[in-house]
Amino acid sequence: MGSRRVWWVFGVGVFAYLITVMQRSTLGVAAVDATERFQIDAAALSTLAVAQLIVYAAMQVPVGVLIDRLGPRVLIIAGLTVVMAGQVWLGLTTGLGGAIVGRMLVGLGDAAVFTSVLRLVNSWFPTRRVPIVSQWVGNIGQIGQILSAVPFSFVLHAFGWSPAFLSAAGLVLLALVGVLIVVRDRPSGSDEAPRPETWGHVVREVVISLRRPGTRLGFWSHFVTQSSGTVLTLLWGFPFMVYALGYPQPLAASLLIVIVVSGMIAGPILGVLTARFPYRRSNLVLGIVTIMGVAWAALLLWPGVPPMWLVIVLFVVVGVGGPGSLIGFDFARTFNPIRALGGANGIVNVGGFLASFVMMFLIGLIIDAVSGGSRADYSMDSFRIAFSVQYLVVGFGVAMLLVARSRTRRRFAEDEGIAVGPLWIAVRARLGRRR
Ligand SMILES: N[C@@H](Cc1c[nH]cn1)C(=O)NCC(=O)O
Repeated sequence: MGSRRVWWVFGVGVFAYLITVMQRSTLGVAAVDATERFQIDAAALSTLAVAQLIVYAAMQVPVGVLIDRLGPRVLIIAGLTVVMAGQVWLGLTTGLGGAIVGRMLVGLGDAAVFTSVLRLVNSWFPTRRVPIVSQWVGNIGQIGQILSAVPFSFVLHAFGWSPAFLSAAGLVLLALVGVLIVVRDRPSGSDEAPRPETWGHVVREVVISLRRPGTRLGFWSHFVTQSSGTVLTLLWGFPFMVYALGYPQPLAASLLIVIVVSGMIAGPILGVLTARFPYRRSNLVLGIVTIMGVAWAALLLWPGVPPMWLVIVLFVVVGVGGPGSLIGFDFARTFNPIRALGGANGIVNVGGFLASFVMMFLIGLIIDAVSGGSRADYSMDSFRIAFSVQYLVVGFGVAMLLVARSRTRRRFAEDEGIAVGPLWIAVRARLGRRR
């Protein structure tokens, strides 16, 4: 395998994902402008974001099937084209209906990019490096959020809605050209198994994947880890800081970057831990969720308006959830054959986004109910009640994760003869061996 070629494919694939993440997160940064441009309240604003995410999540499994059948390159090209069309549409429309169509197109195209790039990683890198390289893909990609928070936000406020969205769409075109020139599905001379030959075969593989407890464990891992950060970065973080905490818009946009930077620091560490302790991946996931729950409790229970340091601590902790969610894809990888990996990754990727749009929508409803639909009354107290809904949704996810984990462990013991016990027993045994 030509090592230079690998890195070109990696670089262009990551760039395509990064630019897609930027398009996805532009609405979060433009949320306040959107309420004014389209004359909408919090519930309508969350409808806009939720429409995008519903399409994204609904397309994950079909996209996975397409990846397994047609290969990731075609899917990345199609995805970028549709994202670009959506952003152009959103940039030109002045009505809520048009905005919804634009965001749905963004969600549709976006759905095809990440799992396709992950699939490229599986074909271009040796197996032992896949968890680490996948972390790099996921975390470098989040720089796209910084592009929306800083240059996009600047263009939006300096030049207005249409120039901002149209120039963002221009970057998608750049990525598209890069992919057309550089990306191929697999290295030449690869001994990877050929793709399934019929659609029926690929669909059967997805059904089998869905039945595997390991895939479900991946789904729930993704569900519980990534949703909190997605809710903040894609929609509610910015209005929360502007309306409830009273931060100026540029400060609020910059603070969202903390979530991204924290994920970028935690990601490589989690990648190494995932590769080094494959039997402890669920413990990593549960540890991350517990710390997130504690950080949210500290913020929500703070009397009065929480101080900025606490908001930053929360963002740092929530930022770890992004790379934490990539552990879900590692479950998909190790419990599914490579011919079915596109579909299995698609299933996993639904998890976090399903949780996110359920929470985004509920938060919008609760804020409107508490504040009577008036933006002036989006107080700390309305956000306090609304954000608490996360405990219900993520708590449900944790319960389902524990069920999936015990099934996975049982199946693993039957198939491989390896019993994975509780963490504390493993730690005690290891300490005992040291003595
Ligand atoms: N959780 C993300 C990846 C990630 C890594 N660091 C922060 N986030 C994920 O699963 N992404 C899927 C996608 O389409 O972006």
